[in-house]
Amino acid sequence: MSDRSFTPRTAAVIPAAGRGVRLGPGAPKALRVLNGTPMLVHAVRAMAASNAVVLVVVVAPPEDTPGVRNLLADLALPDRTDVVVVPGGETRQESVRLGLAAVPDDVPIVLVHDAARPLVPVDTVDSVIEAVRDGAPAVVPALPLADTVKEVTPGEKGTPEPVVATPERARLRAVQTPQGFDRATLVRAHDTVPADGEGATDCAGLVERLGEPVVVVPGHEEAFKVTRPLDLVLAEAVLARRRANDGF
Ligand SMILES: Nc1ccn([C@@H]2O[C@H](COP(=O)(O)OP(=O)(O)OP(=O)(O)O)[C@@H](O)[C@H]2O)c(=O)n1
Ligand SMILES: C[C@](O)(CO)[C@H](O)COP(=O)(O)O
Repeated sequence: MSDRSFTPRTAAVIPAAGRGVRLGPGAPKALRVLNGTPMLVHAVRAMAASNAVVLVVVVAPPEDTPGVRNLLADLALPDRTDVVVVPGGETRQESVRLGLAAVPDDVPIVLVHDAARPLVPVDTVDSVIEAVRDGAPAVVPALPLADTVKEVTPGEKGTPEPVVATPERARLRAVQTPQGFDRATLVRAHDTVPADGEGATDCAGLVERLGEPVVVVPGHEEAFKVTRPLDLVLAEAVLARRRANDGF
């Protein structure tokens, strides 16, 4: 049985250098506000809420890096948690690799968490960390799907696309972040897999390409990714419900 009270030192890398094209025109997505506070600040607080997190590495849009440093300089966080800000790259994979380079070798566990998932509850963060601590080299939080999924042959936009297959829904999971890793395994994945990720859209996909095991733990509905305009409406509603529940 594992010692539930032991919290290994954990770093959280937050890729936040995306433009937010699918959200529409405006500031880079991580700097758009939810209840008056930038999404990135919500995401940093969500990581720092875990007792295990001693370092948060924010990967900022390169041109906004000084502004992001200023934004986070006065943020009230637990004393145990340091924040550093580094400039990001052209792709999410490149941004994560740049953030990972700022994590000291003596930190055994690394989380990678999208700034675009600002509302993940701390219990989800802790359950990912615990699964890595208990021996899994790579851990992803995920939820079962509500929709049926079809594999298609992609065609021209607006033209009907032939269906190739219908994967068995009960075996599918929609993957969220934070994803948790044994640091050395994640570094090896980023050093080994080519820069295009060979089609991987998350860090766990890179680890899979190494042939290392990846396991799923339960995700949370509130860890959804703010991707399109309607997601902003949902995020504001979640925050309003939290404020009401907290009695504010
Ligand atoms: N070059 C990039 C691209 C993405 N990200 C980050 O990766 C996370 C997930 O990416 P996504 O939700 O796709 O964000 P964007 O790339 O900003 O969105 P879009 O694809 O709509 O432009 C986000 O926190 C985003 O800031 C990053 O750090 N560097
Ligand atoms: C990492 C991720 O959030 C897991 O679902 C997702 O793959 C990111 O995809 P995006 O296209 O970069 O938003």
